[in-house]
Amino acid sequence: MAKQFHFIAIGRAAIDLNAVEYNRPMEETKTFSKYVGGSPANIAIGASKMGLKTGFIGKLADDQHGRFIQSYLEGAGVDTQGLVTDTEGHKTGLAFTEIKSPQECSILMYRDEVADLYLYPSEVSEDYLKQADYLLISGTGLAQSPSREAILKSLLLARKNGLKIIFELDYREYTWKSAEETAIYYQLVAQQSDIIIGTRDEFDVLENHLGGDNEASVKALFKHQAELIVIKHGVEGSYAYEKNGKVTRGKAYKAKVLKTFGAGDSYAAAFITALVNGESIGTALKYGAASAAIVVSSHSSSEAMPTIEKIKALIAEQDK
Ligand SMILES: Nc1ncnc2c1ncn2[C@@H]1O[C@H](COP(=O)(O)OP(=O)(O)O)[C@@H](O)[C@H]1O
Ligand SMILES: O=C(O)C[C@@H](O)[C@H](O)C(=O)COP(=O)(O)O
Repeated sequence: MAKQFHFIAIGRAAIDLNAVEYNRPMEETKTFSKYVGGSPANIAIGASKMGLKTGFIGKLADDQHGRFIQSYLEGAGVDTQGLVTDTEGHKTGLAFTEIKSPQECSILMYRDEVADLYLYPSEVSEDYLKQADYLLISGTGLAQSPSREAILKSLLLARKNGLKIIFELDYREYTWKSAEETAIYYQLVAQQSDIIIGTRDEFDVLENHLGGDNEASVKALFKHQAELIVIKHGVEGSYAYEKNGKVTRGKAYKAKVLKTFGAGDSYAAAFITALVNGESIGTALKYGAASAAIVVSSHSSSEAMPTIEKIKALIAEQDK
């Protein structure tokens, strides 16, 4: 029998405040636009817009931002039964984005004592997880307890109930205390995951070793659970490695770049949507790259997520 959700994402749902006056340092920006943010929330919103049935497990602050996030997710078609409201006074994470130029973007994070990292294992429901084909784990939620244990619990329950696990490495340096600690938790989860998606730099974090090589990375991970590993190289494109030895290269599409953030989340949303829809790996790489090209040309990461029709139109236009 078909499950209710294609995937359930676990991790942070937060707020992005993107500079309205851009192409300048943030010191000179007075106005910011508010969007829902947080990598796993962005991916769930994107995939939902692309036609998948998605759900979310996470913790929101009991404040105006938390309520904004909840209603935005609901409006975007993401199921929110797995969301819990914080009762201990923790706050919503804020990400101020600086757009100095299309190439020079940075994020100023306000993430001390944020509600999303206070998700307790007892707040992860097995009955909810059972309703999905895939669990999407984002790496940042592993940075601190109790969110770390909540995510590890979801991983164990997912494995027990036959869900496949997608691990989006989503490494954010400021949430972690040490490179060694990060690598330990990244390895633990990667070894239990069926699909792993990350940038080359993020795989270096996982290996706690700079300048790693794709072939060596995938060889090590294919000794475990993984069937498919995607390694992204920014505008240079990305590679999908399959356990059977097949390697497929995906190119980036041309874009009128406004800012670089949002690329990874929009890529993941479209790549996963294509896989769930039974498309080939080559097509999934195209969907990911086209979706990212659209989002880097737009102001937000979540609101700008494209529909499948827009993705297909960009591919048709640029592949001709
Ligand atoms: N400047 C760009 N122009 C067009 N596509 C881009 C650009 N930057 C990234 N992309 C696309 O987004 C994908 C993911 O970007 P990447 O920078 O590797 O991930 P992340 O945002 O997670 O760091 C790339 O494989 C590429 O297809
Ligand atoms: O993930 C966050 O907390 C911030 C995001 O919402 C922000 O939009 C962003 O950085 C997305 O970047 P990406 O990982 O390149 O998609």
